[in-house]
Amino acid sequence: MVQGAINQNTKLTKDWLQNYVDDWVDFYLKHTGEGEVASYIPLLSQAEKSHLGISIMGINGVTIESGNVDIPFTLQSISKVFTFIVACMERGVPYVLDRVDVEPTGQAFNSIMHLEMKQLKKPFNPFVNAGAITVTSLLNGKTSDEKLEPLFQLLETILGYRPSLNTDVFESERETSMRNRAIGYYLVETGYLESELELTLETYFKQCSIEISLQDLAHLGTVLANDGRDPKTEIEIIPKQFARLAKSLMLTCGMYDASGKFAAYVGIPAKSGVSGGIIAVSPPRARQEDLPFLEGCGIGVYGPALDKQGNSIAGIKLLRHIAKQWDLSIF
Ligand SMILES: NC(=O)CC[C@H](N)C(=O)O
Repeated sequence: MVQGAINQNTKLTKDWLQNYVDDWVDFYLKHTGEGEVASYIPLLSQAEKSHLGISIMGINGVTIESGNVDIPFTLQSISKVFTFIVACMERGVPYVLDRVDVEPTGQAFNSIMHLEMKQLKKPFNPFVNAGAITVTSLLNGKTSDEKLEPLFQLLETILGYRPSLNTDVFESERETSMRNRAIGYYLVETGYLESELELTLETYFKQCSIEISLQDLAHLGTVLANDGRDPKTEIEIIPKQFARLAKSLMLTCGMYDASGKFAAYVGIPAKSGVSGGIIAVSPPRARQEDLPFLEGCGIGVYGPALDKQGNSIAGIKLLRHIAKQWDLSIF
């Protein structure tokens, strides 16, 4: 029997939350069969399609985990949130937003068509590939490692360890990513790339290949939920203005051409990656009733079977269910 809705008799103990999440991970597991793992980056196709896991970390430190929680995976597009933040920290918001807009595209994450059809030089937003590659070109440094050092430092400050690069995934993408090369050449023509194309693409493929865990995603989410401050120490790690900007872009553009549906049905900022990860952020919310994680939380989901938009198919359903039952929506 799976746990039902919360009512006034529900005691929101850690055990109750754990049982609740366990039940619904089990329930949504079957939906992994409806998706496909990404194969355009050959190494990602080795992921196990039936995996599904979730980690929820409260700003108060309570953590609930369930399902396949021990499988490392690469950040892929989730990295775009953090390179955007680093670029804002290095260059300032006006400089970055002069080169990349903040509008949703309604197109696939790797679309080239919309750039040309709209006759726009400036990419739509930092979370589609064209915008993310532009942002990566803005990072300071003469080599890809130099460019990514501040990103690694930011991740290390939050996570307490330095994540490593999955070099096999990096090489697999570098050898096959013709579409990103095409986007890159287009951006060279429009004059929006600030570093040389090969260097920019190498940096972009590396940032996508940073390997993390589900717990790491939830942990990163707590800092965004807490407006950039470490929930334990309250020390500012990301300036509030940048954390807020990143969250607004996650809400409007984070799930690609499914962002509207995600905002309508789940209602919290989130960002997905083609490895099957999703980072979601539930900011502190004011409600009369006793509800789980009212003080805010970060959520990591992993489920490599993807839907047509490239988002974890079972992961979205699980998030949608939990967000509805726990009233996480920010609206
Ligand atoms: N949606 C994604 O996660 C895409 C990231 C991937 N590295 C790419 O550029 O195609």
